[in-house]
Amino acid sequence: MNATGALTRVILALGSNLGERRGTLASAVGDLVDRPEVRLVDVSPVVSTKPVGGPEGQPDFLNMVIAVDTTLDPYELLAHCQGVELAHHRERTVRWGARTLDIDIISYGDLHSDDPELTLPHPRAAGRAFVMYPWSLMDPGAMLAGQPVVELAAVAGDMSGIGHAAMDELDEESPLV
Ligand SMILES: Nc1ncnc2c1ncn2[C@@H]1O[C@H](COP(=O)(O)OP(=O)(O)OP(=O)(O)O)[C@@H](O)[C@H]1O
Ligand SMILES: Nc1nc2c(c(=O)[nH]1)N=C(CO)CN2
Repeated sequence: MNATGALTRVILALGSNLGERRGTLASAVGDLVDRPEVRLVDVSPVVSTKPVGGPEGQPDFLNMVIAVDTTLDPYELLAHCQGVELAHHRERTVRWGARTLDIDIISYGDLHSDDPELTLPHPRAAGRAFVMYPWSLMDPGAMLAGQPVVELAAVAGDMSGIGHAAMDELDEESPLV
């Protein structure tokens, strides 16, 4: 538990580009909040995105973000996220390679940390349309390190080719629109 036992608002980004991607994301959200110290606050639409970085020829990703309130301290939360990744057969082989599930901690309240094991806010998030865009859809008023997420999303990339749909509307056949 964190020092005060207080609830801290956290933004988590999820991505999947291997296997049954929609089912993996839905199940991962369930697993993340399946403990009393983590409470689900909000869920973004699921967006379909082209892989950024990493090996050529990877499948497209499904990405989403969620907001949770937690009493876990940042490292407990990181361990919890990594446990959920492992439960979904995440393997760490190639940097930015294809993965069944990736969970990044984008922000933990207003905490700043330069620890490579847990850097906060996530050092690459602000430049990633696959994080900023779903976050801006979930919460158009959101701010990251003093900057509007809507503006960061616009700077991060062209969203015209990014399809999206609400999680509960999705099955593997339904297109993202
Ligand atoms: N904010 C953060 N959220 C999640 N992991 C982090 C964070 N800051 C540092 N890390 C560290 O990064 C390590 C590598 O994480 P991971 O394998 O998920 O990277 P990646 O998803 O391939 O790349 P990227 O970090 O660019 O999203 C983790 O073991 C973790 O200790
Ligand atoms: N579209 C997309 N590209 C990525 C993603 C991701 O989740 N979506 N994750 C990465 C490393 O975390 C690297 N590249």
